[in-house]
Amino acid sequence: MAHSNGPTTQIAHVYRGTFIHSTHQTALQLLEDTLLGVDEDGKIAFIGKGAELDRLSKRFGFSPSEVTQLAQHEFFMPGLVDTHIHAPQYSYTGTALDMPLLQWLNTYTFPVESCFKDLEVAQRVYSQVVKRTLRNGTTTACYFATIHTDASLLLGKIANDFGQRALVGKVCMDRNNSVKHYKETNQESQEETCRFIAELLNKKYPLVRPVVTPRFALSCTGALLGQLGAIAKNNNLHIQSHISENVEEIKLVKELFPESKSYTDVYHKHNLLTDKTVMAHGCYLSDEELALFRETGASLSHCPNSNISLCSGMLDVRNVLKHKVKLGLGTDVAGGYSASMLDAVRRTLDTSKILTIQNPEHDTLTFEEVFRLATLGGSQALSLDDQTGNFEVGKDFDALRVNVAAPGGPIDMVQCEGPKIILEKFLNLGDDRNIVEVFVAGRKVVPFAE
Ligand SMILES: Nc1nc2[nH]cnc2c(=O)[nH]1
Ligand SMILES: [Zn+2]
Repeated sequence: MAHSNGPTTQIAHVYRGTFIHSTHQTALQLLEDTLLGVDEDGKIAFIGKGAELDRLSKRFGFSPSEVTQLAQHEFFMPGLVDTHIHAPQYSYTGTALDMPLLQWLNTYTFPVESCFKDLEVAQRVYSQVVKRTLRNGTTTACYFATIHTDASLLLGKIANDFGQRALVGKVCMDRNNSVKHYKETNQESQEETCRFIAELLNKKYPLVRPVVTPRFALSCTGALLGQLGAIAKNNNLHIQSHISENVEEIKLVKELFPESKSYTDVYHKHNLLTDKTVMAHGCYLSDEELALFRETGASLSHCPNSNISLCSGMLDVRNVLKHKVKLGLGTDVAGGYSASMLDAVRRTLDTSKILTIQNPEHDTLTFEEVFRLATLGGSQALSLDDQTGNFEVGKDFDALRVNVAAPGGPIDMVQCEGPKIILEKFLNLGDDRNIVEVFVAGRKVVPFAE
């Protein structure tokens, strides 16, 4: 199955062993004794069978002695895609989970985020969150920063320095009745968004892009939502926000935007639903709203830890998939208390099982399907699936080298198991001790460079 178009660049690395990934057709494809070559641009140059080593080495000009062979309990999987995470909130992750969303925002989130005007605070916390997520296998992260432009630019720099693929959003909010010092004027929000976009693009970081980020409908005037929709359109940019997370929030959105048919319609009216939009949560979206997501190509980020931790609700992922709406998983730190996408996988399965307990007719998600959501699904949700999400020739090599039997790790291998069982064990029991190397666009980013 090697592909026959010629190599345009030199092969930099060749790996041999088990590769596990998802495709559009199948949630789990197991490629045993497989050879994968990465070129000097970090792209996958070929994928072939181990038995084809001689032919491939001649065809692509590498020496069989340079091939890196995986050990018995090791495999490669695509890097994890966190489609929704708040970088500044990492500073209080694991705490402050005793209130529902709107009270939680006013009591904890806004006061903490307002401190990120201070670039030293931003430098410290943003380095921590990028390192922690990378170590846990997040090769792509879609970040909310704060309203502060320079600190948001710093987050982009830190992601670039550590080699993480990232969408970074300067948060926009020109409405905040509770914490009055944490908001912008309409003009500031627009001007600073334009400055953020221009300055971040100007850095030419290869893997870091700006994302237009209205916090959510309750934090923005209709005027600002419309202006942000126009800015995204004029610059062909990604958009991220929150939608339909909590019942009280939905009620207030109805009151604030009485002319709109639904929460989804509020964003749609302001040109914020595009095929580069990702909306977090969506627990209470109607079938009609999901149809609008499908029509516009907008996607959802499922954040199950946060949904449970803030007692927000439960997203019926099966119903979203039935509507053919693109969907990825998000940690939603710090509403979600874990920065690890493995936790998001587990909470996604838990939520699906709770829905089955409540309704035995519910078609429970399988671990294979959730594996796909955490990798390929996330890349689709962020419209980055032409670059990442699985192992296909021409895509960037974003990958985790996993050792389920890592010494001192959390998993005991009692007997020799096949790759499917090994993956299942890793997803349910594994942690960063099992993630021995992380690659983004072919570059080894974990362990960290000295
Ligand atoms: N979970 C969550 N929901 C939000 N809605 C608006 N802002 C936020 C936030 O920071 N976290
Ligand atoms: Zn969020």
